[in-house]
Amino acid sequence: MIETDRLINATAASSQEELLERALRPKQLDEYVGQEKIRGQLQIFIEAARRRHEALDHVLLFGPPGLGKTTLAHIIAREMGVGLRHTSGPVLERPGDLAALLTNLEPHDVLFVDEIHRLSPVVEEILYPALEDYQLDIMIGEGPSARSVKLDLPPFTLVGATTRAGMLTNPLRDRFGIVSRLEFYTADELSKIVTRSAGLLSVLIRPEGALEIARRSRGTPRIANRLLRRVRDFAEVKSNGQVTLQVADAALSMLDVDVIGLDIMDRKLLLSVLEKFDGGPVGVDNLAAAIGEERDTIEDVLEPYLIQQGFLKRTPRGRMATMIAYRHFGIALPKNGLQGELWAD
Ligand SMILES: Nc1ncnc2c1ncn2[C@@H]1O[C@H](COP(=O)(O)OP(=O)(O)OP(=O)(O)O)[C@@H](O)[C@H]1O
Ligand SMILES: [Mg+2]
Repeated sequence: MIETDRLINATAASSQEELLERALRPKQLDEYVGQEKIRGQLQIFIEAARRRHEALDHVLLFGPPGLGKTTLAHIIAREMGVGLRHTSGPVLERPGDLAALLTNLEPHDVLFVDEIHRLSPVVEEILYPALEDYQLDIMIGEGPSARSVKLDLPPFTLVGATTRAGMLTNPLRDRFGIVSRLEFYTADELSKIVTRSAGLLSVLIRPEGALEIARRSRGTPRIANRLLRRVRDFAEVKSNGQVTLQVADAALSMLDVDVIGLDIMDRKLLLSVLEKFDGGPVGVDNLAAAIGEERDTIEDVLEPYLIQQGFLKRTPRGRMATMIAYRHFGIALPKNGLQGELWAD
């Protein structure tokens, strides 16, 4: 599974961290920083559904860990003025598990299904008519006495979240009226998030300190909030408690987060492509074996940001390092240039 002690790991590390996160979670759409496009769309769709006294259309949120999917699901329910039931793909093992949740919903409630790409096929099957017609078709009993029962459900909104939209089956994906891809945040946006969190945690922070944490947070609010907490510790012990540029820089360097936010695991992955595989192309399974990580961790957690930042490329023959990666590590380019790439970038 995903390492939990990796400081910059975007997945929530522990239940204690989840509690801390909950305290920092924005509750309304206008507190939710960034993701302008999604916010603008949701604002309109929510307002329209409310005016018509209807349930909001089903929403699929996808994107790398820690970008705010769960936060957005809660905001949707709150802005709609309805309740939220939280579950996840792997937890819903049998059709009955889903049926129990669905039949207990109040009209217009949000059913939030995290990791929706991990629903079992039998559960997915009964979800289709529920999404389409608010109807439940389940078998009761077994063998010759088994019978099929049809139940009417209250109109509800499914909010599905996944780090892997590509792993959703087409029929499931087609049943979402609103499909939103969350993007990595800019340093300015993360700086706003850090400043807001500092206020909630009563941390004194200078704007340059906030920006420095933001720039080194891999475009991810969860990481920004986590780094803020660690930098605060450093500021309290090593300085007068105020987070200045110098304090942030010293703390983050001590934590092995480099100037652009790459941590040990990022560097291990990139250096492995550069040095062990001569810049690639290298298949993701070979890469996983070389750095001792799960393939899923590479695909879900590590590589999206490295690709977005232009360090790594996904090609049909495997992962390849780019010129930017060679430059960042000060490694000389291979004499015959990068495989399959022109020199200019
Ligand atoms: N747009 C935002 N504005 C302010 N804070 C945010 C925003 N998005 C996320 N956060 C903060 O980042 C933390 C992580 O967000 P969240 O738990 O919603 O991520 P996620 O996408 O559900 O991650 P995962 O894929 O691991 O479930 C939240 O606790 C919240 O405080
Ligand atoms: Mg989540």
